[in-house]
Amino acid sequence: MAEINLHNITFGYNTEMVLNNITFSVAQGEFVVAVGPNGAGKSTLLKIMAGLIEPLAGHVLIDNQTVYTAARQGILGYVPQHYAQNTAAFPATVEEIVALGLVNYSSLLKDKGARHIVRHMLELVGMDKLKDRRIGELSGGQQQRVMVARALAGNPQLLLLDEPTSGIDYAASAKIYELLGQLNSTLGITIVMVSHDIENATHFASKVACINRSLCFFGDSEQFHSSHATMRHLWYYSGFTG
Ligand SMILES: Nc1ncnc2c1ncn2[C@@H]1O[C@H](COP(=O)(O)OP(=O)(O)OP(=O)(O)O)[C@@H](O)[C@H]1O
Repeated sequence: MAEINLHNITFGYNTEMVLNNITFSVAQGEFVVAVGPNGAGKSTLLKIMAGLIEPLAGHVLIDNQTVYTAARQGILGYVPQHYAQNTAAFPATVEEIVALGLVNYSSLLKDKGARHIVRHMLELVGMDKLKDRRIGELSGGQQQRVMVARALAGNPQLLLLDEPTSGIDYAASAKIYELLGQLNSTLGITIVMVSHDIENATHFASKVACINRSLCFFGDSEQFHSSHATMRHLWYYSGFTG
């Protein structure tokens, strides 16, 4: 389990300011969903949390260490947006893709211990029966499960997911949220997930962060859902900060 603290995160690409003074904390074992409109800066913020982009100002601490130290220690698991779809033609099997999550060498599958971890991760996400399939032969939902398994293979304490259900139908999305909910409750993995699925994903989360270039709302999921629908609409579509 890991906690993550964001302090006054500010970031821009060239002259465009994308994130302004974002501060919030995710406690150990929490499941946070970050929502907001297109171009709000959610993916950018997740990349900063994963240490892939450095903020212009502010900092991220994971268990009171810099994100870079935490990443080196393997505390972090990151599932990028559309990763699986981009690799649809990639000639690798499901099992090999998950092995990449170990240390980036699929040759590790020759190692019995590594193979056991990979199998276990595939079982956890319900993909063990399809382990020899080419990744491009799977459905979108199945590919996302494989990507979650790949991130889990590194034994992370904090899992960062960028729209893991994008392009996936309602039923398959619900299954992925259920899976993440189980990983969160049974393994205690702290989860931060970016999602457009404001109605469903937020029901699986303990907290909701609403981002539209700045932090518009951060609080309990129940509090978010009990807010008046119009207020939620305003938070989501116009970056209302009142
Ligand atoms: N590598 C980049 N270079 C320049 N601008 C970028 C880059 N990545 C993102 N942007 C811009 O930064 C802004 C925020 O993008 P970001 O992807 O973080 O938003 P988002 O909330 O995740 O959007 P979506 O929900 O559409 O995926 C957008 O205006 C986008 O065009």
